[in-house]
Amino acid sequence: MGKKKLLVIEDDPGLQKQLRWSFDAYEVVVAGDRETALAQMRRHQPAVVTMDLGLPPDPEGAAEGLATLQQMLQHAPETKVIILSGNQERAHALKAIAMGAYDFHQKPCEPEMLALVVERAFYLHAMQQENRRMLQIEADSPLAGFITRDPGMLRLCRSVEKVAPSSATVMLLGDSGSGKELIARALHKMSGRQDKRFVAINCAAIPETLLESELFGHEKGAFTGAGQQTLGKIEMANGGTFFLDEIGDMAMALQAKLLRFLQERVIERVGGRTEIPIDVRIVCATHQDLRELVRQGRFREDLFYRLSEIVLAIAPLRERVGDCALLAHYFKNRFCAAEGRPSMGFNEEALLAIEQYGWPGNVREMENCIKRAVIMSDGPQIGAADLGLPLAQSEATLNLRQVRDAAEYKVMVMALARADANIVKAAELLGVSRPTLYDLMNHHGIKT
Ligand SMILES: Nc1ncnc2c1ncn2[C@@H]1O[C@H](COP(=O)(O)OP(=O)(O)OP(=O)(O)O)[C@@H](O)[C@H]1O
Repeated sequence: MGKKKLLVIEDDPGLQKQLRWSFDAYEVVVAGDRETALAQMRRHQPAVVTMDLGLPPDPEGAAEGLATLQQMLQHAPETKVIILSGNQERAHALKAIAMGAYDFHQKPCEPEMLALVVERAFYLHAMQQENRRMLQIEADSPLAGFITRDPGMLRLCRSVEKVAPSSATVMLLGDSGSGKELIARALHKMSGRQDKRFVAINCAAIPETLLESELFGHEKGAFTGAGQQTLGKIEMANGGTFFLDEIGDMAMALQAKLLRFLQERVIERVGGRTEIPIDVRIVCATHQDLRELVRQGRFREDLFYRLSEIVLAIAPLRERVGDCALLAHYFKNRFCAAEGRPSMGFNEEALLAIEQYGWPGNVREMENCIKRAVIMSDGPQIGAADLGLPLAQSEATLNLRQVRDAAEYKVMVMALARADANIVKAAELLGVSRPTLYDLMNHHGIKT
């Protein structure tokens, strides 16, 4: 990544040179008057500016400097402007602070002290940008808490919005950790049932012998150990949504009972005689190929059709364009905030590793991986080693020539995701100018 840009507004060529020299850690751009300063601001969009208020045609006063400051902050209010002022100009400096300048520093400058002030200004700016981006990602998320910019997943989110208010039974297909329960909860929240309960059960986690009474409940004395009447999960979800996870693991005998419930919408508690009417919306999920289980005689065909009125397939994380970097940023910000850590960043190597890793455990694996890295990493930068991921191959795997259009599209979406929709950054990553990136985005119909 290139050096951070620092704009130095100073009309004295000697001081310009001195400041340029003492800030060699940054890419220093200079301006000696208002017009140049505003042009440099537009062109380079520096996060931090140092500024002498005595600019021509008023080098002894502060009127021109203050007017420049006002225009700069109008154009880019988040810029951190540090006023460099002489001893006699304290009142002007205070006025500048009142107008929105970040800090002031007395001339003649003490290079070490000034370097610290500038460094802190960059840090604060980056933190504020990061916070803004996080809020933006959340605000942009198509379903509450479901972060994606992949075109296929965005289509899926629109389907969820359409299906949620209906009473249709929904089957969610997707690998472990890909977000099936999150989608099931979104279906519940966006239905007319959101005031009632969302109850989930994992058919693979409960022994076959206990699952029936977990689902339907039991009467006192129904079996040994049934000391009191207990409601089943389906009954608890009455009026709300019932989520059956890992439905492919349900035993055949129980499948028949579930089918009966779906047909008649009444339950009988184990050991009971009364039929209890239940109004519940069913959402089920599996990572297995249910058609194949039907072919093998391990899943009832009639139940399969009952459950799959609407089928929504959730893509594995590795197939979602740009989502790996997007989710990594999202989780990093969330865990930094939760752990009370100052904001952190990924270095280049870490981002490449995140993009190239296969994520067999999907979003859950990423969530855990980033959480661990945020806790374990020592500095503000997270590296590939902190993530415990294998080092990535070079980026040459994105072969532009062979599948030019498809690759262009994919790379652009990835860059936009990695840069968090910041066009300047994305253009930098792609090595094209901003107007070129806009043209390409237009061409491919990509919106930020
Ligand atoms: N797109 C997403 N944006 C933000 N968080 C997500 C997203 N997808 C999944 N998660 C988070 O990842 C974790 C795993 O998701 P979830 O439990 O919904 O997956 P699942 O497919 O139901 O997993 P399993 O099949 O193992 O039960 C959860 O903490 C969830 O909040």
